[in-house]
Amino acid sequence: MTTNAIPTEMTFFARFESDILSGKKTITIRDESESHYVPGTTVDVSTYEDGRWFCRLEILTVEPIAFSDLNDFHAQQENMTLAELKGVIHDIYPGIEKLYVVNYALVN
Ligand SMILES: CC(=O)Nc1ccn([C@H]2C[C@H](O)[C@@H](CO)O2)c(=O)n1
Repeated sequence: MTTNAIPTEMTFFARFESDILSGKKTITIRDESESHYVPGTTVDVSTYEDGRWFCRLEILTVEPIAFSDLNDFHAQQENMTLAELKGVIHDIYPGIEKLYVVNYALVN
């Protein structure tokens, strides 16, 4: 039997922590396996490397995006250039075209 539990946790690479906490990074782009976040819910956020909790985020929207449709606005919301963003995503999700933009807000 499969379960469809709403995700309550999210991880980020530690190098993105300061941008998230300062509000410079307001989206993350994930593959299908991490696309099941639900708008209106909150998630506990920790570092991918060592599981250290560092904030809570409210999920605002989850929208599909093709890798080839990523643009400068996505990069701006990631606090990167578009070339940097495409490089990061290519490293994390090599060859994956179908992605999801998760827009979030810091919960105080
Ligand atoms: C396990 C895993 O995939 N963790 C991820 C995935 C993505 N990010 C960041 C990197 C970029 O800023 C965006 C776009 O993918 O999200 C991450 O920190 N951790």
